[in-house]
Amino acid sequence: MKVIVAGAGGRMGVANIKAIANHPDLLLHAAIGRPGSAVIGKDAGSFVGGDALGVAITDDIDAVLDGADAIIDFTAPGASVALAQKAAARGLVHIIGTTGCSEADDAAIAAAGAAGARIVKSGNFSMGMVVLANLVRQAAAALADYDVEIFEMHHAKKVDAPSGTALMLGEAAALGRNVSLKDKKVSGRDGHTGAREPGTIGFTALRGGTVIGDHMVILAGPSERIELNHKAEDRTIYANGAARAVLWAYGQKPGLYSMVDVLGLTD
Ligand SMILES: NC(=O)C1=CN([C@@H]2O[C@H](COP(=O)(O)OP(=O)(O)OC[C@H]3O[C@@H](n4cnc5c(N)ncnc54)[C@H](OP(=O)(O)O)[C@@H]3O)[C@@H](O)[C@H]2O)C=CC1
Ligand SMILES: O=C(O)C1=N[C@H](C(=O)O)C[C@H](O)C1
Repeated sequence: MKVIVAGAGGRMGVANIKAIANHPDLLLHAAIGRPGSAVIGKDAGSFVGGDALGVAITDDIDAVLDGADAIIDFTAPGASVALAQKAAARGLVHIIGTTGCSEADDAAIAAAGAAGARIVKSGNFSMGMVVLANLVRQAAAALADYDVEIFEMHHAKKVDAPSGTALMLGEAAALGRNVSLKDKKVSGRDGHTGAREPGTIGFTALRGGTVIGDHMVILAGPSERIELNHKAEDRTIYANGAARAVLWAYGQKPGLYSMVDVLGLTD
């Protein structure tokens, strides 16, 4: 399958180019950078420190869509919405790792799925995190009166908070309790907050250094607490998950899917 990597100059763009270059069933069809970026014109393989791939990074997505099967996109919300619309027009697979999307962005992405794109979107593409989210759902359901708090820490360059993963874990806890995260979310406590309101789901975000991604879900009850932890050690876990999602989505009908669908997790 022929894959376009968007955001080629970014941290995840580099990881995605490497993952495709090393994948037996995927071929790098094109790599896209932002107009004006210093990466435009460089060979994608050499840029990520490997062998030359004969694919020059371009800023012209429309010029490389012919012949492509899929787009892997870890960029920014506006770029992901625009790419979803292009994927819909051509029935392409579109893997979206971008976080920080607004409700309107998510609605536009869902509309692109309904209009012909085969989209897999996830706040986290690592296998371990998808399994952890499943465990959080089960724990939140079983310990229905325990306080759920979600902690995350990321590198100093991250621009959105709470992280997409933290929100995904919050959604899993909310699903386990049959409530809406929107109604229960409490983020960034400061000052005289009053006592914790039972049933809420709390979020704390830390930023600093080069941390790739630490997440912890705490279920705190009377005289005990459970801590469910995940620590990312390398961005290849996300890139490998995205590659796996490409291969899975190719065989699906148009629509919007998650990594739970890709892994076939039902419980
Ligand atoms: N779901 C998952 O598993 C994971 C998701 N992420 C998410 O992926 C996204 C990217 O993360 P990361 O690689 O660390 O970030 P970077 O800032 O390193 O990379 C983002 C890339 O996207 C490009 N870009 C940004 N805005 C636009 C735009 N409007 N049009 C075209 N290109 C654009 C940037 O270009 P330029 O450099 O020129 O600005 C850059 O190359 C984030 O939302 C992050 O949270 C990250 C890791 C895992
Ligand atoms: O920006 C990042 O780096 C990451 N973003 C994703 C998120 O927002 O959860 C996934 C991972 O935690 C790294």
